[in-house]
Amino acid sequence: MPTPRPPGHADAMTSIDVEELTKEYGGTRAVDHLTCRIGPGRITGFLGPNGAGKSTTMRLMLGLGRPTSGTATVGGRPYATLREPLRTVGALLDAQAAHGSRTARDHLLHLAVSNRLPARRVDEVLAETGLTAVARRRIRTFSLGMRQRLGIATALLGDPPVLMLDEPTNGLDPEGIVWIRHLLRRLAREGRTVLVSSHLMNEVVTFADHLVVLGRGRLLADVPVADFIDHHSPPRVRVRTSDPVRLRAVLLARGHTLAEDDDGRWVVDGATAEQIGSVAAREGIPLLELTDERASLEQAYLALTATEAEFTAAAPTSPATSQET
Ligand SMILES: Nc1ncnc2c1ncn2[C@@H]1O[C@H](COP(=O)(O)OP(=O)(O)OP(=O)(O)O)[C@@H](O)[C@H]1O
Repeated sequence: MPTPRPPGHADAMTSIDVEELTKEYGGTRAVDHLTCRIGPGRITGFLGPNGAGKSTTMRLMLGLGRPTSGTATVGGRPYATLREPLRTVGALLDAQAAHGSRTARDHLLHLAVSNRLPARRVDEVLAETGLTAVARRRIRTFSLGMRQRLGIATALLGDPPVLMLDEPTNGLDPEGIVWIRHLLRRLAREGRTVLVSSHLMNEVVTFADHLVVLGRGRLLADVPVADFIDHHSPPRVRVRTSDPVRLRAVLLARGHTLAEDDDGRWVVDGATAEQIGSVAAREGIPLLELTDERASLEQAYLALTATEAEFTAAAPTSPATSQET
């Protein structure tokens, strides 16, 4: 089992720092003056629509490719200058990258030996990722989910304080998704820096503590998950009563706005079930149903990235230039 990091592990030792990072491919600016710090002891969800620049940013953090300008450092140093990179940063970028003709165990053993890591780590990470039983099977026979677990095992091999995982839930079944949530939480609790990319806000908020959202290479949000939820998903209550006329009058008098939905329930924005329940009790209005409900975070996220996505989707296609015939 990896050793827990001592408390007070200096932030700068394990944080990922991105400063004015820009990467252009020909005419495309994949990352655009991005500045953020990914801190230790928490899971940072890295979100953005397709093509927002998440993978490019992670690749630059890992020294794969040179920035057009700006810097990305891990523990204050560019990845390329780390003396024992696998002991510092564990990454899952492309789960398909492993050599198909090797067994999972040989693949890990090869990496361990070439990085001067103890061979016992191989069996530890195989156990940790649930791959012990298939360790001697060739990787080409692995399902997508098994490859994903192997990619995670590879990332964990050097017991690194920093982890970067690009879409780690890709291909995992529901049990695998629950497993990875627990794993990520534990890694963060141990004081590690955990950066996880995803497209899905609703998924990310189930495990992340912090969010960094990109749109067309630019930073759109860098906030704690709790703040994002409070900001973008205000409280809302759904209520059913046998006396809607009085409930409406009482709530309007208190400054609430309410609207009736299709099935006869009333929706009160900006209120909690506790508030509405107390008012109804005081006024003697019978309630048949009372439910706290948050607006969809996915919708808030879509609204945040909408301009960026629209821009990407709005490629002009005039009939005169259309290739479709
Ligand atoms: N090697 C490359 N050559 C040219 N353009 C590239 C290259 N890699 C990425 N891009 C472009 O850079 C932009 C950002 O891509 P990137 O893969 O970083 O986004 P992403 O947020 O990871 O997207 P996805 O969620 O789809 O994986 C896109 O417009 C992409 O086409």
